[in-house]
Amino acid sequence: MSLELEDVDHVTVLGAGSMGHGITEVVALGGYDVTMRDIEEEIVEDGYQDIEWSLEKLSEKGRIDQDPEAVLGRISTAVDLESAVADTDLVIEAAPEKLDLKRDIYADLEEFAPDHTVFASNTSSLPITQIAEATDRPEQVVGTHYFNPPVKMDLVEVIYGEGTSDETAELAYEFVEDIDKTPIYVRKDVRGFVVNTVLGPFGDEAAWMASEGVATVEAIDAAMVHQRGYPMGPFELSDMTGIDIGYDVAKEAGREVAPIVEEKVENEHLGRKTGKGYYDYEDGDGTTYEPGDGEGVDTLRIEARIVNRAAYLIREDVATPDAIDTGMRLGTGFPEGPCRRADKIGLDTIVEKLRDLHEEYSAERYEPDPWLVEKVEAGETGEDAGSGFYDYGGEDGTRDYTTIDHELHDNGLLEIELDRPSRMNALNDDLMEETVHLLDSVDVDEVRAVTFEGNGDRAFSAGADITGFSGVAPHEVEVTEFFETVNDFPRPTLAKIDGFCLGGGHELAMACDLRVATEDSEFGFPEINLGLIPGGGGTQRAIRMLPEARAKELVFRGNRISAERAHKWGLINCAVDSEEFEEICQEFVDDLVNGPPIALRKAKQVMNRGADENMAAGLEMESQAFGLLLTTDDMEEGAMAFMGDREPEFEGK
Ligand SMILES: C/C=C/C(=O)SCCNC(=O)CCNC(=O)[C@H](O)C(C)(C)COP(=O)(O)OP(=O)(O)OC[C@H]1O[C@@H](n2cnc3c(N)ncnc32)[C@H](O)[C@@H]1OP(=O)(O)O
Repeated sequence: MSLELEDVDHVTVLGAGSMGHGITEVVALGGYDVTMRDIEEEIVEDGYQDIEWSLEKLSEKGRIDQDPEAVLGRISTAVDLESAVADTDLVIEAAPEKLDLKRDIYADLEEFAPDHTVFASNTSSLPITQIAEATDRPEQVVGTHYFNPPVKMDLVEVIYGEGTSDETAELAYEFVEDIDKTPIYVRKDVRGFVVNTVLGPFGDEAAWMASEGVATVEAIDAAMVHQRGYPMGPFELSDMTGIDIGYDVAKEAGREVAPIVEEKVENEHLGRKTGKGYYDYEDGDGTTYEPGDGEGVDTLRIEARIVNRAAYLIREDVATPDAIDTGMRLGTGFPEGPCRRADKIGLDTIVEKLRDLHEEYSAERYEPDPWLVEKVEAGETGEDAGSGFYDYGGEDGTRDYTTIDHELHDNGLLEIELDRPSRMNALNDDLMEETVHLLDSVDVDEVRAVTFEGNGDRAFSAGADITGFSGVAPHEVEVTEFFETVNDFPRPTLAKIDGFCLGGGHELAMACDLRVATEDSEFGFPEINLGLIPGGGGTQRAIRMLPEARAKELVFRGNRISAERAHKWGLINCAVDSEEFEEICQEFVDDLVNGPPIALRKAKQVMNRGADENMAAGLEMESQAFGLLLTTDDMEEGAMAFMGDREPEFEGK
């Protein structure tokens, strides 16, 4: 019988170094009893102290609502391996990245751990299959690649070895979700798994471009950061991770290394750790690129190769487009997933670029992946064609969304979740466009109410995505449609706010009809600090919703106010304890989905429109709506139910 998540009571983490103690901390934060074991008492003590320090910091910053002492109470430490795993259900091994060492550990584990115990290896580069071979239970061995630092990074790659059973991989996946991290499946044990496979060309192609002299290091970094929105340039990133690391990986994989990389490694200019790399950190100030330096750089060269790797993973059934995009956004901070980006660029453009490069350099790395070629030949070239890596509303009207999650329940509740937790659910063009598409395409008759919430407990939304601001021309900014589509949706809407509700996020909440927030949520319009004003209806809704001085205080000062204050001011319906949040929201939802749909629609319409009219015009609207409602079956039902002393059942007729 395979292990189920509910049977996992005790976890053992092997290793107390930076990964080991970080994983121990997130497992304990997830509510599990966990033993952290390393080979020496001193290492274990250091790891434990690091956890203590980290929990204290998280608590001070309000990032956790658990008592650090309670979390520490779930952690025990050990040096003796046998007793550390004698009664454990899940072992997460985070030993140094040496295959022989790991295999020795697994041979011991095989002897000491109970038969039902699942072994999860935290590795970023070693083959899970070979690690598993050291045990007699390869079906119970899985890879779980946590990113550094585990407390901050949301992503975990869940990797199948050749022998891993579906049950084991599913258990690992559910466990990762249960400790509040985001898992993605890596269904085959390929070198680099998903994230490093796709990230490889980011640095590699940049290095070829610099080596060939088609662009400078500074120009490439500037272009990738300031034009394409990556959090760091490829050279800046290599300097941070160590130029030798990328070099070793490429050599091990038998890949040709760009001359500029060879030269840096030969001269031992390996990046920050040696004081010099592509930039000078010893005598200079580190990176030296300016926003305008990237003019004219062929960024498509780099992105085409990234997309080519994503296509390879899909063709080989290693990962889905969604898993790849999630992995790259959460694991490396890519501004959007490469599959989604490729669909916007056009797969035909990508293939053409690769073919041109292949013709020019005859190098294997430019050969377009057969999956991409097939897609292009089938006319599935991306968003404009209706299908590419994702589906954009083919003939059956369905469409994949990448920045929102939604579910339409049988009771008519449409739940929409803003799904960009690593960016505090900031509103980017995709998120706004997808929300508008969903609200425009959903069958309104099937919907009785809509809720909006943010993924995670840090933010409802921290506003418009600031990373997309630079270089945007005024005529390209079109946010009104998003907020007005929400405002005008003909069903009641509720914003469920847990965390930061700022800028455009605040404007989204204000465009909803009702707002319920947790007590530790914070509200504000920080736009003024960016030299802006709210641009999604914030100034206008605030001045209508609040007394003038309060509205102007929010907009002019850009300061944040607590949920309690927001409630006092009348910005939100209530501020509730986190423990009661879901229950109270449910009470609101129950009233909305069970209420009379036509009356609720009319009430929303006359109140929204009437607010901008004079009293006489408002009263006229109200009286017309009232007259119409008197003719509905719902009104008959309401009256009958009242007289029969029962709950009405409204059908929207
Ligand atoms: C028409 C509408 C216009 C607008 O809405 S303009 C935007 C108005 N909003 C803001 O100015 C808020 C910006 N964000 C913040 O001030 C802070 O964040 C918070 C106070 C919300 C939280 O601060 P902390 O707890 O220190 O977290 P963190 O490290 O700053 O954020 C975590 C990650 O989220 C990214 N992020 C946060 N807000 C945005 C945003 N609005 N656009 C794009 N990214 C955002 C960060 O950069 C970072 O990312 P990484 O972990 O990669 O460093």
